[in-house]
Amino acid sequence: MIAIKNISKTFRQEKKVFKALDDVSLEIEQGDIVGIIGFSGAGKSTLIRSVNLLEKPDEGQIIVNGKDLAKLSSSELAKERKKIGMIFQHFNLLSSRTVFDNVALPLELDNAGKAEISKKVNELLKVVGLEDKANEYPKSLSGGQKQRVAIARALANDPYLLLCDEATSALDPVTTQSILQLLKDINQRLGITILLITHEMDVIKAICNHVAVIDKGRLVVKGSLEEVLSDREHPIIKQFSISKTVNIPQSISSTLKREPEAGLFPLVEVELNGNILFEKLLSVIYSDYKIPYKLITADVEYLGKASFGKLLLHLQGSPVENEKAIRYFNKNNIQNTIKGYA
Ligand SMILES: Nc1ncnc2c1ncn2[C@@H]1O[C@H](COP(=O)(O)OP(=O)(O)OP(=O)(O)O)[C@@H](O)[C@H]1O
Repeated sequence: MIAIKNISKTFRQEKKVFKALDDVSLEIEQGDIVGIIGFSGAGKSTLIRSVNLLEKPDEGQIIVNGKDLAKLSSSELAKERKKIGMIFQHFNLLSSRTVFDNVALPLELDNAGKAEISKKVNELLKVVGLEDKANEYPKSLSGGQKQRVAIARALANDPYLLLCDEATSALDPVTTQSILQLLKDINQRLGITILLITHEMDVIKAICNHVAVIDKGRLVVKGSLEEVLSDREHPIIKQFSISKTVNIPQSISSTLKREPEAGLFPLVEVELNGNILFEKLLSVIYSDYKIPYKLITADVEYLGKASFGKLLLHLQGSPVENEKAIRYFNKNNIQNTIKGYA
């Protein structure tokens, strides 16, 4: 149904040249839920954005239902894209529109009539379990509810494929499970094929039947979930198997706030994927940047000279200092997620 054939993509910025995708091929059958897992900077977003040509590969082809997307005229491509829904880590809702109006947007752009829009939007809100939130604005919704709105919006044009770009990365573990169940339900009830990217093996295990592992722009392993998980000796699978979800202690989770507030500090989940040693990371924060922090939990293992695993850091510097630490993580491709403020 979808064939990604030998695609490559190189980014050029000033004098720097970076090959983000290197000869990637993958086939996705109708009805599959395919997960692509990789560490930060591996090329996941570039790959998923290539599928609907939001990112144009330099080489290779994207064949969808027998059509080579790069060969379509812009109007044919726009038509094809309507049938490929997409959801994102940060939901991308319009804050000035109600839940109903956010979901209605693709239908309005398609010049659908008022009655048709109303019928469709109400059906979709039912699918995602938000019938009672139609007139609310995004700011009054939880993260999980916002993602449900985004899913309803992505389904408005009856897509055959749903692309999920780290759709649960900004959500707590319980909400993550409920969103993953919703995606599975959509796959089974509506027959929509799903391609998702994630850096968490738990997400893959929860819903995918096929997996590909991307590392430095190359697909290094691919196969059914069982095949890939049983390849335990493969170094990269080993690394993912030990990066489990870290639990937020009850004493913190009970008072955790979603938005920043004066007097509260960010609780950050940091993932070590071999590109920095645990001790080095802590020393950068405390000794180099002089940012006070509390290490809440750490589940870290050493493989050779590298550290893998996850830690929960409660950064306790000023907002500017804490921001510096986050910038350092991002600059060094160290996956990090703000879980809330405490
Ligand atoms: N527009 C761009 N210009 C220059 N470099 C880019 C661009 N987009 C991505 N890159 C680089 O390509 C590499 C792969 O990026 P990509 O966002 O696809 O990785 P990822 O696996 O999705 O990472 P993350 O999980 O951190 O989002 C990174 O090193 C990134 O810096």
